[in-house]
Amino acid sequence: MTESNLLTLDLGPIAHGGHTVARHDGRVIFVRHGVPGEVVRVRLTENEESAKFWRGDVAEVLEPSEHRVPHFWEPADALAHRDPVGGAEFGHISLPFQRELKARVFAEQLTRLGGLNAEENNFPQVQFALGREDGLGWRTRMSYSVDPEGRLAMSGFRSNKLTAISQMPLAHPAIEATGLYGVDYTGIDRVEAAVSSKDDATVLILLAEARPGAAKRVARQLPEGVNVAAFSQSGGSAADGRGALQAIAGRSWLSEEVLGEEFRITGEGFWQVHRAAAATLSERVLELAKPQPGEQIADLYAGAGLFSLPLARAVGQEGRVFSIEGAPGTHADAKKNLRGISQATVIRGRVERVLRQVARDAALDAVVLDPPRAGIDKSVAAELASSAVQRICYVSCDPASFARDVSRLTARGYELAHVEIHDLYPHTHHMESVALFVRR
Ligand SMILES: C[S@@+](CC[C@H](N)C(=O)[O-])C[C@H]1O[C@@H](n2cnc3c(N)ncnc32)[C@H](O)[C@@H]1O
Repeated sequence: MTESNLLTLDLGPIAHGGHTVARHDGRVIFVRHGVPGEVVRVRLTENEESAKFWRGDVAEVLEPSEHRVPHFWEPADALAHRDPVGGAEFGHISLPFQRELKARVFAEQLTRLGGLNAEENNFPQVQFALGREDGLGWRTRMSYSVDPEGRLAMSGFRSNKLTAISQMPLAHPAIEATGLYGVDYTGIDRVEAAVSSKDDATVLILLAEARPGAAKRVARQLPEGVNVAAFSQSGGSAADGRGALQAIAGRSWLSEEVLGEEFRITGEGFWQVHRAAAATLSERVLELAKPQPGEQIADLYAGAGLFSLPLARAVGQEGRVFSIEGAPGTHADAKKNLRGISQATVIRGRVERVLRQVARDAALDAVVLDPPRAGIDKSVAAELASSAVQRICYVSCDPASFARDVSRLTARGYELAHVEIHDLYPHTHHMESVALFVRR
């Protein structure tokens, strides 16, 4: 890369997505790996002359922020690498200031996209999630690429370039202890690793086979006691029902325990990533949704039934909980997890299609929803508004789509009564919020 790709810039405010905003000759440049207020040399990574804005990475820090710390992991450190891998893009910022930045992004999104007034609303701070004080070792789920030499690898933001890795400090220590980085993954496309937070020890490694037989060869290299499963990729994955999951060593599922309830999670089936997330979110959902005996509640985007099960216990046999999940593999887990709970109806299907019928057949008192990053479809907001639902508890992993949905729901008769943010993704720009909307 030539010198012309390097610019000296003053870094402005933090923006959604983990960038700071800088300006050069009237053009906005989104800069990663910086801290607001710093003066830095930026290596441009996208700088088409015709583009409205450019992108870049910090290559050198001329005037550091007081909140800058040495990055804990070299492959993700932009000062050490031209193509830093993703997954730890806030690792150069002190943990308290990471949380401050997340709170600023959240408030900015709620003001700009959510239509809320910063002076009338007390936007929340970000709460520390139970875990290590250094914010490491929290990921109970990991996903890796495989490079052409058969090594575990990760790529950077908007980049296809793979970097082989030999550790990942955010991964749970039990995953790291399997020695999975020393294995030859030739013939495998993608590797997922998960550990049960029930015992902090049982590990399942999932191998997406590009070549038949490759998974068996990999399994032989892993220590005894590590569960290994393969899914053949006939154009899909085990979770979306198009791939076939096969146990190679031990089991193809993990057992989890949350607030005294048992859950079974198959291979790729959805489960919260932070070790403390399942319990934290369950507790907060129950506290905010306040399910009462005899009530009818829909749990939308329900996953394996994490919230459906305690909700069903709370409404009791006189009540009803509708657990709605779209991915066939995850829905199958929910069916197993809610088996024998007569007040739970487990439905497989897209919320956009299923909710209308459920809302017609039942008099829903409350709805819990925990959509993917894209948030809810506008048809779902409209359906909620036309039903008599009094309380909506909304769990979100994306402040931008959440803010958009705040504006949709507040325009349709709901009031945002409470919102809180949890730092369930330390050292990344991500955050998780839990909100309560009530009918005005
Ligand atoms: C963020 S996860 C939440 C799962 C669950 N609440 C939990 O905490 O374990 C979102 C879930 O929504 C499912 N999903 C995504 N889009 C969907 C849709 N349009 N309709 C139904 N389910 C969907 C995904 O498969 C995933 O299991």
